[in-house]
Amino acid sequence: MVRSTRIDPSRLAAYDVLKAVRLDDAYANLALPQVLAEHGLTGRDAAFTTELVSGTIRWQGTYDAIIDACLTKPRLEAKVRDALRLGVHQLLAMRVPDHAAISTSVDLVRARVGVGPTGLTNAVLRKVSTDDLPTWVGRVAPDEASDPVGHASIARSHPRWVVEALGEALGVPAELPVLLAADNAAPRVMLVARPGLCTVQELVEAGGVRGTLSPYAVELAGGDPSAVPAVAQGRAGVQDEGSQLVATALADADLDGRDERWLDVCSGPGGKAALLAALAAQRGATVLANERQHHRARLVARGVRAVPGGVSGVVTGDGTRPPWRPGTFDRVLVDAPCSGLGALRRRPESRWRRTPRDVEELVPLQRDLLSHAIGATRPGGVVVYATCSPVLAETTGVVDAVLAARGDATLEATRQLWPHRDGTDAMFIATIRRT
Ligand SMILES: C[S@@+](CC[C@H](N)C(=O)[O-])C[C@H]1O[C@@H](n2cnc3c(N)ncnc32)[C@H](O)[C@@H]1O
Repeated sequence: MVRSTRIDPSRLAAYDVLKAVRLDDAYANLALPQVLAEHGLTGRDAAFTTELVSGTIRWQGTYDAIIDACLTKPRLEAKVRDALRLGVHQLLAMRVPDHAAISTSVDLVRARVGVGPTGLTNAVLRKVSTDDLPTWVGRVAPDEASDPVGHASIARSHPRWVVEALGEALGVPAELPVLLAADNAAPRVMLVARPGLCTVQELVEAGGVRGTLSPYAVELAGGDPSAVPAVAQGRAGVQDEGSQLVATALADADLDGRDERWLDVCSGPGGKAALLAALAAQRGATVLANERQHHRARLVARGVRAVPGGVSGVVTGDGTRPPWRPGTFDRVLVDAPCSGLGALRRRPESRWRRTPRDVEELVPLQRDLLSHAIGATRPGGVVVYATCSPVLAETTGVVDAVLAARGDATLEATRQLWPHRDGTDAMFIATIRRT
């Protein structure tokens, strides 16, 4: 008799997202909504899949070490590993009964890979289910005293080089495990009330709680942000409080003389441009939003639609070959392309995708963009250089090198935000004055 098994669609969907991340370089947060729709998943089922995908990708490093410890042969097909990772997350981090986690994983492998590896899947997951996560970590992670980086890498699921780079930037070894743990937690949903268009009070009345760092921030306790009318109308948006502070650092910097022309050099997809435009409109200034990639410039144009009075234009251009004349602008933002290692909470796969080489390749571009931004600023004007990475080569390394090379600008302030201290992405913000 042939046994027909109905495969659980939530787990199939999670598997399909992992496959898209592995094979197509997809971003999990972008692939998820599409796959959920394809499988007709909503409500609790969609929430289950979302947690399964995000948690599995975040904890992949730890889970792989555990899976490897349970294998009798070292080689494992990537698609079987994906199914095992999903099974391990259910066993060690979700409240799924062992028998359900194991049997659904075996069904998944049978449906998506074939009968061959079902026995192995069953055996590995049974072994994993015999202990809890702390016990497994104690068994598979290097000794903390003799190899603290190696231990943190396995225990907190970050590549070794990322642990080293974050540790160097943080500079407080005792805090590093707390930072790495914060990277593994889902970020809070933070809204921005765009001044002049929406008040913080309106968002509080819609069920939010005032943020503590940005005067425009409101944390949404739950629910779909796009269901908040002000968000749907573009008067408010979803924006990390750290990103809001980047925009306010530029807008609030002291300035003598003219304050009319603002520039956002790297504006796509446009979250900071929209806040800057709202702030500019309140004082009769306008923002020129520039972005190298045309499709991202179109997103900026859509994002600033609600604040037409604060925008002088949205253009597609290369900030290192600027179409504007030197000394044109009063306030300039360079929100530079970066490794994104400060936003690991919201981009679970990026820690596994990024390499030290990416940082090496980004630094010359970051320097070039900052140097041209200083050139675009009038004497006495202000430049904010920001990254959603705390990696020193991308932050103070870039700023110090550019200021030393140019000799016509001074550093006024730097601020490094941290998820575990500030509840924000690890944004770096440098405020620079053109002399
Ligand atoms: C960190 S993102 C900016 C995020 C944006 N400020 C926001 O708040 O939505 C960096 C952007 O810089 C753009 N970029 C990369 N190289 C550039 C260049 N040479 N000139 C202008 N933009 C560039 C990327 O396409 C990317 O959209």
